[in-house]
Amino acid sequence: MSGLPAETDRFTAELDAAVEAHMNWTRRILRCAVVRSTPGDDVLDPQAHALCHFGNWFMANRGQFEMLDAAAAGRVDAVHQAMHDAIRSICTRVMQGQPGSEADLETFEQSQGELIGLLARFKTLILSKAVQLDPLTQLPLRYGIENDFRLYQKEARRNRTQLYVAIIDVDHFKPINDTYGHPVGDRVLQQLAATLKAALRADEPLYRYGGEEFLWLLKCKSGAEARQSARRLLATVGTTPVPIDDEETLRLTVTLGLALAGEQEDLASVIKRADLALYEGKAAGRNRYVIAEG
Ligand SMILES: Nc1nc2c(ncn2[C@@H]2O[C@H](COP(=O)(O)OP(=O)(O)OP(=O)(O)O)[C@@H](O)[C@H]2O)c(=O)[nH]1
Repeated sequence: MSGLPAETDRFTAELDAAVEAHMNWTRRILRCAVVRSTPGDDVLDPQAHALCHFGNWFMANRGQFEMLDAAAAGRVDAVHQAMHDAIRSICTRVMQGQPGSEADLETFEQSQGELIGLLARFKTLILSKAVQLDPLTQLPLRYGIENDFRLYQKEARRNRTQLYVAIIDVDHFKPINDTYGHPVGDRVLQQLAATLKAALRADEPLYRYGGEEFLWLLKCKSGAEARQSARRLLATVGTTPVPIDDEETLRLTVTLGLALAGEQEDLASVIKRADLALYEGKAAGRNRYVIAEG
């Protein structure tokens, strides 16, 4: 174990394995070209880039790559396909008894070099992002919000869906610290983070935004769906007891301030509106959600 979250360990191990599989594939093709044996359907298929082990794995995880760097993820796709196209052309010619073209060989070598470089950069990004996780709750800290928000905003524009920014603030948290002590307060925050994370969909990121504040990017189709999600979250928090020790449990409530992100609005402006809605919810008695006026 690296000490990093298990999810990061799994992802980087899979990334290494996928790169290794591609290198083995390259060796196999080289061998076929030298001894002029048939490289197999998986190489000659025009969709080979989507059928190989790496291509399959990349497509299944493309969302994660895009979250890290959308432009570089698109480039991985393009150079990987260029690599496969070049090798298919080389193999086809060799099997017809002709020498492969130098231009194809150059494309293949350049694409492979760029692909390996891109993947190494992604690995660095994944590891540095893991270091940006809050050690208490294991939730991402605020560094990545800007990038994720822009991606989701673009996706909402493309799909004609909606993106809400929600700030979730624990109600009356100070008395918990004052009554039970800071370490218990820490454990309560930890448990709450796990409850919130479990209640949200996997593609709705949740960040530890501040001390006892969380930020949630909520993707939905309508205002009605956003209200339903907010109500569900309040109900989950309200009905999940938080153990303090062997005998005592607490019931927590949270208040949510939500704002619908405008198509071109920047994150700071949406957060400001969500924050105002949150204060409104606190003033109105807490344990509720308020959606900012458009
Ligand atoms: N244990 C613990 N406490 C924290 C942490 N971060 C912030 N806090 C505490 O969270 C409390 C926030 O208090 P307030 O802002 O007054 O809010 P509140 O008591 O939750 O009241 P309302 O938000 O108005 O409902 C403060 O006592 C902070 O010390 C943390 O990481 N661990």
